[in-house]
Amino acid sequence: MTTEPSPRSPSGTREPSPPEDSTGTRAQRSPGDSGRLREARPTGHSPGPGTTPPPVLQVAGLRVRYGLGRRRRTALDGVSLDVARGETVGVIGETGSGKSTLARAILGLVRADAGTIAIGGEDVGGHNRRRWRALRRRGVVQYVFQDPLRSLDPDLTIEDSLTEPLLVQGVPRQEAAARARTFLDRVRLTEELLGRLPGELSGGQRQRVAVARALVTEPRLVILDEPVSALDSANRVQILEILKELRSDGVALVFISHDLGSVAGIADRIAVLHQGELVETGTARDVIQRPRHPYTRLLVSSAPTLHGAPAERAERAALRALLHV
Ligand SMILES: Nc1ncnc2c1ncn2[C@@H]1O[C@H](COP(=O)(O)OP(=O)(O)OP(=O)(O)O)[C@@H](O)[C@H]1O
Repeated sequence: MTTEPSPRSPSGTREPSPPEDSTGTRAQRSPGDSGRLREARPTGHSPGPGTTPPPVLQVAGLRVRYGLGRRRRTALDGVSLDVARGETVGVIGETGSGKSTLARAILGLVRADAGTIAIGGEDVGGHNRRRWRALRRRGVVQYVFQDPLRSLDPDLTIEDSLTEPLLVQGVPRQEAAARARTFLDRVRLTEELLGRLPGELSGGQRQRVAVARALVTEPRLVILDEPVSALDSANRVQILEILKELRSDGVALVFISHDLGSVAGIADRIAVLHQGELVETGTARDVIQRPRHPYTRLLVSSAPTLHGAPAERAERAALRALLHV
């Protein structure tokens, strides 16, 4: 995935870059330039009394293409996914399957060619940078990337990284500082780190701070793109445990990973991406115990920790042949 750093926002937190257009170059959209996404779905409906609230995240028929002419390639095609309040959905797939593109599209960092994305019932497909910032300020959606330095401003102390999103929301300084300490404790870090810069922490500590920063505003939705992939196994296990504890607060998580083993223990549902298409979605139990698509069967059979013994080499070879991989 692309790992370019993002410019610093006026609030001092890292601000994701503006969306890319279909050629892969950065594009600024005017407020009126909603493209095809806005046309496809009415926006901003609040549920009436007695009606079920909409899913926190609704992705429907999403298509993202990169490049132009002969270099044009489809990264996502017809992807539809709903995530309910408090639900954790794991999105798995091998390298190049489109996982990061999905994360970037949901966060408004890449422009969709077709389809709709709604967060908390609000169509965000046509949002420009300013409206995205407003959405984050309202504490609706947050993110954690594989490299915590993409989520944290290297020039801000840990305390400032944790308090800034709260101060921007108008939380009084003293309360913000108290909440920062609470979240630091919840990600199992000590207060002595508050005065340090991200560069003065270990990779595992940095990722915990990134998780705390994403959750400190108690958002409705957090997108986690390979949050544990760069960590050693001890840190990986601890961050997964922390996420499991924190999700009980009702936050919806989209947990993106190439590793079924990482996702299996935390996800309520699992969605499987293969060559830009969602080939299977189901409860974590069903996907792992009764995988239907050959690609899912290959993923499950290649993850020995899920079922005791690794599948026979011959079975995996047969599945690969079926998938032409
Ligand atoms: N900015 C870009 N310009 C052109 N093609 C891109 C761009 N970003 C991604 N792609 C292509 O889109 C496809 C999906 O990429 P994406 O990064 O979403 O995959 P991924 O599943 O996240 O892979 P990984 O696990 O390696 O990060 C790949 O074929 C990739 O080469």
